[in-house]
Amino acid sequence: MKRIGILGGTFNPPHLGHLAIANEVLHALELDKVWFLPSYIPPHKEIKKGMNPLHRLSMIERAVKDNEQFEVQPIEFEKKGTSYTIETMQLLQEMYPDHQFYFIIGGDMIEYLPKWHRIDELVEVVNFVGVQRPGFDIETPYPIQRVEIPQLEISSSFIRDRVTKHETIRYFVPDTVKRYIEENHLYES
Ligand SMILES: Nc1ncnc2c1ncn2[C@@H]1O[C@H](COP(=O)(O)OP(=O)(O)OP(=O)(O)O)[C@@H](O)[C@H]1O
Ligand SMILES: O=C(O)c1ccc[n+]([C@@H]2O[C@H](COP(=O)([O-])O)[C@@H](O)[C@H]2O)c1
Repeated sequence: MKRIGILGGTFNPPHLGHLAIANEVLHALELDKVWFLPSYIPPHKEIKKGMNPLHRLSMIERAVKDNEQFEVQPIEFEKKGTSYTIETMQLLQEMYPDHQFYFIIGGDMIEYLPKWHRIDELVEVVNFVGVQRPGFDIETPYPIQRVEIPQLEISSSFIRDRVTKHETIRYFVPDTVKRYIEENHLYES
């Protein structure tokens, strides 16, 4: 049995918070790998119109490149449409019957769990791992395993906002992602 962490996200853009929580959970639970799962159309998040989804895929690929225990899982991009976690996890379990999956979520998503599509089925098929996030509650009636991590006050919206205001994002995103944002003029307005 391989033990695989999954960090699903919009990654618009990926930031050091994503990498840090994945790495903390990888080590705390002694996982073999963490797969980063970019959503094609996030079930509940608005993405600015006109933004090509492939930018998010390219950025997460660059972000994980130098860690051999991190991989990108592009299944939601291949499937297209709205990326409901229950559908994705059922597919992954069929494709990888010898893998055990741990789906990592931050505090904001823990609070949102009651609204996830077919949540009662989802908690039966997935092990949820919850990590704290400043400003969000980690208490939930759903069965989640908690992993203690240093809290990181960093978000994709903070990064986008900084770029729009022409402020530095250095040390908040990997250099490769910073370069990609600059070269492709993302988030400038
Ligand atoms: N700083 C953080 N601490 C803990 N969890 C985080 C942090 N940043 C992101 N996450 C978690 O990572 C997953 C993917 O997050 P996502 O890609 O939506 O980034 P985000 O920073 O939440 O984006 P946005 O600011 O656009 O809402 C979610 O489960 C989210 O809770
Ligand atoms: O399936 C759902 O209903 C659902 C609702 C909210 C979030 N998710 C998933 O949770 C992960 C984190 O979401 P987000 O929007 O914070 O990037 C990502 O993989 C989403 O597809 C899934």
